[in-house]
Amino acid sequence: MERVQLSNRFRRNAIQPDAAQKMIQQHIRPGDVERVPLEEAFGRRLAADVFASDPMPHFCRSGMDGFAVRWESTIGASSDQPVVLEVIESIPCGSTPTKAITGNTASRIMTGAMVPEGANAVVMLEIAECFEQDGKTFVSIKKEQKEGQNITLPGFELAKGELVLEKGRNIHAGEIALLAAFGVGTVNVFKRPKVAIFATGSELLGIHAPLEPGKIRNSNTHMLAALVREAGGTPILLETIPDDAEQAMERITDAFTMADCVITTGGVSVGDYDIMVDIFEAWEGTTLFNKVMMRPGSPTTVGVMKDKFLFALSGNPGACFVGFELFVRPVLWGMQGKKDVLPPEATAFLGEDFTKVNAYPRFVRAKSYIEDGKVYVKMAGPDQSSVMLSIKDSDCFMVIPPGGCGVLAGEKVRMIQLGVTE
Ligand SMILES: Nc1nc2c(c(=O)[nH]1)N[C@H]1C(S)=C(S)[C@@H](COP(=O)(O)OP(=O)(O)OC[C@H]3O[C@@H](n4cnc5c(N)ncnc54)[C@H](O)[C@@H]3O)O[C@H]1N2
Ligand code: MOO
Ligand SMILES: [Mg+2]
Repeated sequence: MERVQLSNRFRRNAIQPDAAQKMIQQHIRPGDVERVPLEEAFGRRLAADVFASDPMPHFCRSGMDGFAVRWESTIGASSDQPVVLEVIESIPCGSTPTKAITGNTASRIMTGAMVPEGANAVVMLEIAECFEQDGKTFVSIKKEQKEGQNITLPGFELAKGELVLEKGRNIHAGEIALLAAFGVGTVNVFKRPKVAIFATGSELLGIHAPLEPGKIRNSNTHMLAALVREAGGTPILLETIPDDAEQAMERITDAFTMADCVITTGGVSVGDYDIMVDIFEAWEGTTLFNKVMMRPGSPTTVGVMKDKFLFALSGNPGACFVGFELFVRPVLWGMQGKKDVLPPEATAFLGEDFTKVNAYPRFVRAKSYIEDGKVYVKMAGPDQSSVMLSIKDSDCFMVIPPGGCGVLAGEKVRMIQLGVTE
């Protein structure tokens, strides 16, 4: 395979990060669908809207243990002048009442049980007193009740036919509760995108290998695998590719046959051994961009081949992480039907000066915190793209605009949230 002339490696057309994200979004296709039992649906994304098959609740329900009454019959009730009603039935949870309530009757009822016809309030046990007289049971009520007190009307939460959960929604505990309540025992979800991950670089050792001078262990593959999982995908960890363009081409082509997208890390800049540059020159896919106006990760390169993405992320761990969050995660989310594929953004106050001058916008690994009701962000550690430690301590990127002399403490900055699972 012919290698790209070293002088040509610099000829790249840098685009803005949001333009790069838009280009990517145009190629996202929702993935295939599968059916899984509810017990396995946690962390998957719904492949279809779910509508209420019944009103929720589907019957008039007592919210307390007490007595079902007509509220009108308690008008004027007080400790001095309690209202006395005859108890005509006892209604446990799960049973159907058989007797309607009238102006001078009540039914004993338990929390969650069906309210009998005619009743429009439930008096709590604590403010009612029962007694027997002439073989009959009576209840004495010492307080006036309000209409509808301690009663949940049918459809209070959802009317029949109403949208319960929308397509693309991540299934967590709350969603599982609703699916179970509506009897959805098998759920249509998007298949997890299969993501092949390669590291490139002859300096990389396996994680079990002892360190050698000039060599480091391959950490990016494992970090990317975790990020893929977090974004709902299934990582396929492949063996590291040495700095050999021929071999890389073969291995990447092969990976496309087993995966829905491919991520590589390293070898994407202008160096002599940066073989990914050669791959994008020679491959049959379309290269969307090969330089982004951002730090870290400016040499990030992304292309598509037959609707499958090839993400060539930087080798520097910090840049690799940023590249995943800005460009890979949206694709994995989109393939699983998520509506808003870009990570959510907000503005926050800068907690300390950031005075490094930037030619490009800088996506700084940062930690957010709240002080006096305001959201602040601070660097999570040194911001060189080779620094790994700050990745674990960041919950957002603070975006420092280019130019000027940085941003001062107290000024507002864009903040991109990480670790979002909605
Ligand atoms: N003359 C220039 N040099 C560099 C430029 C430039 O514009 N002109 N860009 C810099 C920028 S910005 C970045 S980012 C890096 C990108 O480097 P590559 O993507 O080509 O990555 P490598 O050269 O393969 O490695 C860089 C660095 O990262 C370490 N690395 C690589 N893979 C892994 C891995 N799997 N796990 C952990 N660490 C990894 C590697 O050992 C290097 O230290 O280029 C700058 N240079
Ligand atoms: O684009 Mo790089 O990640 O700043 O060193
Ligand atoms: Mg390099």
